[in-house]
Amino acid sequence: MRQNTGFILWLTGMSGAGKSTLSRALQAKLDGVRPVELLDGDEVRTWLSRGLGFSREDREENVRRIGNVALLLARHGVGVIVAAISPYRGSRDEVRRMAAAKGVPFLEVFIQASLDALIARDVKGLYKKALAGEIPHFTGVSDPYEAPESPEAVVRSDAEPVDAGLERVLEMLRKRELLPSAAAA
Ligand SMILES: Nc1ncnc2c1ncn2[C@@H]1O[C@H](COP(=O)(O)OS(=O)(=O)O)[C@@H](OP(=O)(O)O)[C@H]1O
Ligand SMILES: Nc1ncnc2c1ncn2[C@@H]1O[C@H](COP(=O)(O)OP(=O)(O)O)[C@@H](O)[C@H]1O
Repeated sequence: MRQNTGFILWLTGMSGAGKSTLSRALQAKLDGVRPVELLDGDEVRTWLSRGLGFSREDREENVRRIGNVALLLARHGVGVIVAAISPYRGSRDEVRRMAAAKGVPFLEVFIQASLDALIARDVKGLYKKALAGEIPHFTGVSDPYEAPESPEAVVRSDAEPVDAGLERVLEMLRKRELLPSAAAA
C-alpha cells in the first residue's frame, strides 16, 4: 500500500449537497488507518479565508488557498479531504494541475443533488433566504455552479444513502492503494 502517499480528495457540490456529511464520515473511517486531515470551506472561512466573500474573485482565492494548504499537507503523506462548494471548474482544475506537478494524486468527487432536492432539504435555511433575494450570489440560485466534467467519482446524495456514497469513495481509495484493502470496510 502507498500508505506514505498523500492525496487530495476534493469534494465539490452545492450548499447542502452533503459535502460536510460525507467528508466527516470519510475522516472517521480513515482516522487511525492513515494520516488524514479535513479542510471544510465553512470552517476554513473562519481562519485561512477569513474576510473573503462570495464574489467569483473571492471564491477563486478561497479555493486557491485551500488547494495550497492541501498540497503542503499531502506532500508530507497526509490524505487531505476538502469539502468546498468550489463552483468554478477552472479553479478546481488549477488545483489539479498544481497537484499533478508535485506528483500528488488529486481525486475530484462530485456531490450531486438536484436543486429541487436541495431546496426541499434546506438544512441551514439558506435556500429560502436566497430565493427570497436575501442572499446575493447564492450558488445554484443566483450564482453559477459548474459541475465537474470528468470527476473520479459521483455521489448522488438525492438518490442514495450516505453509506452508499461513502463506500464508493472508500473503494476508489482502496483501488488506488491509498487505503489498505482490509481497512475501513
Ligand atoms: N452566497 C453564498 N453561496 C454559497 N454559500 C454561501 C453563500 N453565503 C454563505 N454561504 C455559506 O458558505 C458556505 C460555502 O463556503 P465555501 O468556502 O465552500 O464556498 S466556495 O468554495 O468559496 O464557493 C456554505 O456552506 P455549505 O452549505 O456547507 O456548502 C454556506 O453555508
Ligand atoms: N447521501 C447523502 N450524502 C450526504 N448527505 C446526505 C445524503 N442524504 C441526505 N443527506 C443529508 O443532506 C444534508 C447535507 O448537509 P451538509 O453535509 O452540511 O452539506 P454541505 O456540506 O454540502 O453543505 C445533511 O442533513 C445530510 O444528512
